[in-house]
This record gives sequence, structure tokens and C-alpha cells, in this order.
Amino acid sequence: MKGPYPEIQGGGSLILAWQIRNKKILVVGGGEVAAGRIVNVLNADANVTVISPRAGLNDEVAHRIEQKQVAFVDRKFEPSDLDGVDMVLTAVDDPEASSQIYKLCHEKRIPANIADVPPECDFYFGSVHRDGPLQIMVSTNGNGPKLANIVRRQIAASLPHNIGAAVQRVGILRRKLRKVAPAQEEGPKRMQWMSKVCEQWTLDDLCDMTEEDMETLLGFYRPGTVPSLEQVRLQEPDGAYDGPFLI
Ligand SMILES: C[C@@]1(CC(=O)O)c2cc3[nH]c(cc4nc(cc5[nH]c(cc(n2)[C@H]1CCC(=O)O)[C@@](C)(CC(=O)O)[C@@H]5CCC(=O)O)C(CC(=O)O)=C4CCC(=O)O)c(CCC(=O)O)c3CC(=O)O
Ligand SMILES: NC(=O)C1=CN([C@@H]2O[C@H](COP(=O)(O)OP(=O)(O)OC[C@H]3O[C@@H](n4cnc5c(N)ncnc54)[C@H](O)[C@@H]3O)[C@@H](O)[C@H]2O)C=CC1
Repeated sequence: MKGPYPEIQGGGSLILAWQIRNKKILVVGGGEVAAGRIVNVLNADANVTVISPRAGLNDEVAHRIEQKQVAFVDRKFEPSDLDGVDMVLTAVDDPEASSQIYKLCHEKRIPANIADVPPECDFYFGSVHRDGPLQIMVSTNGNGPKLANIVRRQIAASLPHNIGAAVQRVGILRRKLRKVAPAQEEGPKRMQWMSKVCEQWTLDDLCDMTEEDMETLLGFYRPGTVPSLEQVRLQEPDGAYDGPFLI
């Protein structure tokens, strides 16, 4: 197929879902902004160390330390803190310290977010809605962080209540499908069938889908058809089915 191709609109950010599970993340500072950063990276299963004099900790950060959700170093930042670190987030009320940390990270090619200094950020945070495995991030690319918050809440309010649960059930079904049809060459067929299930079933159907329903549904993968949830349940002898019977 020839064009039309998407028009390029420069000036944006590359929005990614960065995988930081078990990566070493250094948070410099222990105030309110640091507390927000810590929530973001812990939600992505990172291995987090906080550097700040204890006297500067806010209640939330002190709680994370007490609960051993993060490691803690009770002093100001020192350059050796960067050894072996994968990402740095600073949130300190000392612009000189911020600048020094940024320069060191830049030299060592460690990606960094320097709160309060957008030009010294390799990446910005955004306003994130989370519902189970579903995440939606809004960025205004530095123009209006509070507006990002307002847009994010508006989007969240317009979502179906069960969207996160539906995404979670689909994830289980997809992993089972990969076991039933693991071959590389099956990629196009697998993707087409999975797309059809997502299009033809309602979110409620996807949420209600039991493990037994999944096994039955996967029986339709070979012929490449997608039955309704009702049809799936009619095939199950011990019937999770409790709706009207249709032939
Ligand atoms: C560039 C960026 C770099 C980064 O921090 O990564 C940045 C920079 C700055 N923010 C400042 C101020 C505020 N930041 C917030 C809130 C958030 N800020 C976030 C991200 C970002 N902030 C990145 C751009 C993201 C984007 O543009 O979309 C959010 C989305 C995510 C998060 O921080 O986790 C989070 C909302 C999370 C949520 O609600 O879910 C509020 C509102 C509040 O606190 O309620 C205010 C006050 C009101 C206002 O200014 O809008 C100032 C000081 C300006 C000054 O001095 O006047 C600077 C520095 C500057 O602009 O120079
Ligand atoms: N998203 C953003 O970019 C935003 C940035 N800010 C800015 O971010 C900075 C931090 O804000 P808050 O958390 O509210 O400040 P805060 O005053 O509550 O916390 C500052 C923290 O930095 C620590 N600290 C200071 N010097 C340090 C050093 N050399 N090494 C290690 N820790 C050190 C202190 O102990 C304290 O825990 C401020 O400059 C603020 O203006 C504020 C709002 C939003």
C-alpha cells in the first residue's frame, strides 16, 4: 500500500514504556518531589536508593525507608554514589548540587531527570493513570504540568470501569495462546485471531472469561474462528455457563 504516510510533527518526546525492573535507580533528595519519583519507579519494580540527609526527609519518604521499600544513605550526594547506577532522579532544593549531578551523569552517560531544570533532563515525567496492567501517560512536553494532570484525570474519568481487568485477562489469554501456537511462522495468524477476540468480545466478556473459558476458546484457534462467550460456555460440560441457552 502506498501513502498517505503520517506527517512528521517535530518537537515532541519519544514516549516509551521503559522497563526498569531490578535496575538500580538513584533518587537524590527526600522531599515531596522525591516522594513522587519514588512511587513512579517502585511501581515499575526498580531497585531504589535514596540519598539525603535524614533531617530533610518528608513523612512519605521516611515511611518508604522504614518499610525497606528503598535503601537509604543518610548524607548529601557524593560522586561515587553514581557507581553502577542505571538512572538518576534528583529532587533537591540546591541548584548547584543539581547542576553538578547532571554534569557527572552526562559524562557517565547515565540517563537523568533533574527536577526543576528541564534543559538538564534526558526525560520528563508525565501524569500517569494506572489500572492494573494498563498505564496511560500524558505529557505536555514541559508546557503545563498542571494541565497534564487535568487532562489525565479527564481521560481516566472517561474510561470503562473494567478496562484494567479486561487488559489483565487478555494478557493471560495471550500467554496461553503463545503456548498453544509457539511457532514463529504462526505470528500473523496468532495476531489476527487475538485482534478478533479483542474486537468481538465486550470488555465485560473479557473480564468474565475464566481459565476454563480460555482453554475452550483456544480450541477455536486452529480453525481460526472466534465464538462468542456464550458459545464457548455451551461447549463446557461442567458449565460455568449461567445465561440463557441459545442454539
Ligand atoms: C518538565 C517537567 C520535568 C519533570 O519534572 O520531569 C516538569 C517541570 C516543572 N514542573 C514544575 C511545576 C509543577 N509540576 C507539577 C506537577 C507535575 N509535574 C510533572 C512533570 C514535569 N514537570 C515535567 C513536564 C511534564 C509535562 O509538561 O507534561 C508531572 C506531570 C509528573 C511528575 O512530576 O511526576 C506532575 C503531575 C503529576 C500528576 O498529577 O499526576 C505541578 C502541579 C502540582 O504540583 O500539583 C506544578 C506547579 C503548577 C505548574 O507549573 O503547572 C516546575 C516549576 C515551574 C515554576 O517554577 O514556575 C517545573 C520546572 C519548569 O517548568 O521549569
Ligand atoms: N516536577 C518538577 O520538576 C518540580 C520541581 N520542583 C522543584 O524540585 C526541587 C525539590 O522540591 P521538593 O521535594 O518540594 O523540596 P524539599 O525542600 O521538600 O526537598 C529537598 C530535599 O533535597 C535534599 N537535599 C538537599 N541537598 C541535597 C544534596 N546535596 N544531596 C542529597 N539531598 C539533598 C533535602 O534533604 C530534602 O530532602 C525544588 O527545587 C522544587 O522547586 C517542585 C515542583 C515540581
